[in-house]
Amino acid sequence: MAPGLVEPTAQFADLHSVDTKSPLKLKASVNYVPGRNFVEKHDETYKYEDLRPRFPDLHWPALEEVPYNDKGLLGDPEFKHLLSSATDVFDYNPKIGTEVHGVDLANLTDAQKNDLARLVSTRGVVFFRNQTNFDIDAQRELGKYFGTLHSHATTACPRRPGLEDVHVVYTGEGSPDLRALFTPTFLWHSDVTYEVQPPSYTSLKVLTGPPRGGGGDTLWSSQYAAYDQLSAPMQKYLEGLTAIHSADLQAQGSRDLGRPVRRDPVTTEHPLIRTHPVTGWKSLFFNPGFVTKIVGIPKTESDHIISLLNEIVATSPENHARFQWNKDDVAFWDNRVTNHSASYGFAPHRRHAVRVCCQAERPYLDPNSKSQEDDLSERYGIPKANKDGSGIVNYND
Ligand SMILES: O=C(O)CCC(=O)C(=O)O
Ligand SMILES: [Fe+2]
Repeated sequence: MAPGLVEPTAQFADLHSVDTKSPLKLKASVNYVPGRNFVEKHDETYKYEDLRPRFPDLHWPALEEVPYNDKGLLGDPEFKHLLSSATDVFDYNPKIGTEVHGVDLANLTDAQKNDLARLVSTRGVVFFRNQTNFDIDAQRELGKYFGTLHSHATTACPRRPGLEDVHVVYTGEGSPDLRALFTPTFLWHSDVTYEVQPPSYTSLKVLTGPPRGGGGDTLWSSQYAAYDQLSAPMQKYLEGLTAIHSADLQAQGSRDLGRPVRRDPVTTEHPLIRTHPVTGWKSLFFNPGFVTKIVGIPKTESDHIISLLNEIVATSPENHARFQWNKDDVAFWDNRVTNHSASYGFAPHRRHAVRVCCQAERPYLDPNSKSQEDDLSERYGIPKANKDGSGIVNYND
């Protein structure tokens, strides 16, 4: 037991269960202390020693533009190949997040992979539980089916050589609590959007994590929904704007920690509203982590737009999906149309995850594309949100 942690006591647990033989006498049957979980003993021989983080002192040339053909375009509109073997499928809410049971990500046909891409494009993030066959080699193979894998310039890669295109998330013994470094709003981000071809399909597998209820959930925020949340004049205004995404802060953060920067940091201008090539939907393309400036407008206005978009991304629960991990669970997200945020406060548990993603198309805006709400309302008659408040007749506190 780590110093400072309280072992759940029978005395405390007594309060929570009743002896059926003598109903008035309380008896311990569970060890429960609210908010306190046993700390697992760290084995000397950790199962994923080869996937622990390292920061190799390498230097790579600038990324070159690569061809990208979105496999989601080949997917079935009803995902019938992928879902043919599913035992359960359910959405987290209307805007984002779907959980699929009964599918083994390590054994998909090409038709199922295409459907997976289409489902992830449509739902923003899709969760698969207990993917024990889906090891790091299978994870990379599936990633490569979707496109050229992206290698991160600063974050950790696994100790095992040859996996430099895998990003390692690791919090363990002696790790600082990242709340000391990041504000909760800044924790929201999409990955490496400063690249000319920011990633699309991204998988994250948790290898080791806190026990159930021990924290370390991840949240995703839909940028399709963020776009739909804006008023029509604001949508029009933002459609004419571009934003600067910069890797400078991330690179400086690594240098400050004495870590290598493996590729020179880049700064790229991207449209603030983009069109998704598979769904054809417009989405916000904003990143609280890397957007430094909106181009061509006064600084005060740029700062306020950034602040408004930060608020929309981070504080609109109806646009969020929150995932409580068990080990071997996998989240697949479309990094083009979602932001995500880790959550902290799970110390002193070890949490270890590996991420693989591929480079996608250069972001573009097709002014004739539709929003998610417009398209779903036209196709299925799903009512659109009333954004001006005129429909409010009553609300409860
Ligand atoms: O650790 C998490 O929950 C998310 C980490 C993350 O942002 C990433 O791997 O891209
Ligand atoms: Fe991330």
